[in-house]
Amino acid sequence: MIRLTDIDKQYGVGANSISAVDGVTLEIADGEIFGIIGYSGAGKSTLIRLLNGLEKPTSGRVEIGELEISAIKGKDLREARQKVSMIFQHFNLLWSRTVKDNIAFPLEIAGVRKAQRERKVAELIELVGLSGREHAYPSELSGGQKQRVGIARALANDPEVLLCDEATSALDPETTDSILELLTGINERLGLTIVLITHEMHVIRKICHRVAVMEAGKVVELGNVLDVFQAPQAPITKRFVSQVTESAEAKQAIEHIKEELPTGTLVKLVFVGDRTEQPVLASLIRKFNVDVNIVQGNISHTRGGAYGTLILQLVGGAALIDEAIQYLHEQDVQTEVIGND
Ligand SMILES: Nc1ncnc2c1ncn2[C@@H]1O[C@H](COP(=O)(O)OP(=O)(O)OP(=O)(O)O)[C@@H](O)[C@H]1O
Repeated sequence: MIRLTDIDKQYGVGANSISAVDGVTLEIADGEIFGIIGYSGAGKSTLIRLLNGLEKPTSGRVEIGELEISAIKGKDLREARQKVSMIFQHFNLLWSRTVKDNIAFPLEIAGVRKAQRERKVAELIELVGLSGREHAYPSELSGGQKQRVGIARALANDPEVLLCDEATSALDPETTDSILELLTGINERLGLTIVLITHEMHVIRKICHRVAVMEAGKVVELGNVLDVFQAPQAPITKRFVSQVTESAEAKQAIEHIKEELPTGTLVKLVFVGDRTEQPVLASLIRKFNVDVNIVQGNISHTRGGAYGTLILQLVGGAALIDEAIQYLHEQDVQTEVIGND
């Protein structure tokens, strides 16, 4: 269990001081993949650096299991850091060392003997899917392969917690997905706790169990990923969720239908879990004498279940449309009118 209690982190003093983390209390369970999302300057990096003792809180407590990370230093902190390792946006590899020797590096520092080191490195190379590339130098690898080396190196000392600092932000979407799949597999196979920071909701959707949304040093929303997608509360969370659910394509489709068919009511339906599999739309059409145009739809899969949005244009008498919307509510489908004629 990771526990942050009443954390404040200020940089500078007096009038020029900045509150990078402001009153944060949260717990992260063992084996969980926990995401922290926020825009630049929200305090994410500071928060994650507090977890491995690279920063000390101005006040408050950081605990990982039995260890109070915020209270230890020197040799004790160095030892604790073997249990809390980290991967980075720009990989931070040693350019003069091969893949194999990069991965062996933390084992050398920990004083692991050569034969054991080689066994462990071979195991890790296999785990991250880099077999055949052991003798390559970082400059000969793609971004995704470099991050695989970063992950293998971070796992060398069998950590309990892996911190990921914007680990996929420098990668293209396909490579991002392959690295996220690798992290999910490692979480499942090794039971490792993963804490990641990102500004991309796609990353949260794809692999996290829970998410904390940060703004101006504070956690403004915290919850299971599916719940946050279904009913985001804070305005900033709504903006992040719309990154995934309201693509530029969806916005274009809405504008297009408004021009083509200026009458009717535009409604956005949100389906969660089992509801994504029910024939709600078919029964709506059977029951009510309204025309239904499908404007746009998509289903996103989170680790907690599926989440779907569907934008419809309903054309017909106002009273009938009201009844149709009421019917959707009764079917447990979240319904929001987003445009009227
Ligand atoms: N070492 C430092 N000295 C002074 N101010 C700092 C320091 N590190 C961070 N800050 C300030 O603290 C605030 C939070 O920064 P932080 O880097 O934690 O945010 P972030 O959400 O990770 O953003 P980014 O993704 O841009 O790094 C910012 O206002 C930043 O300028």
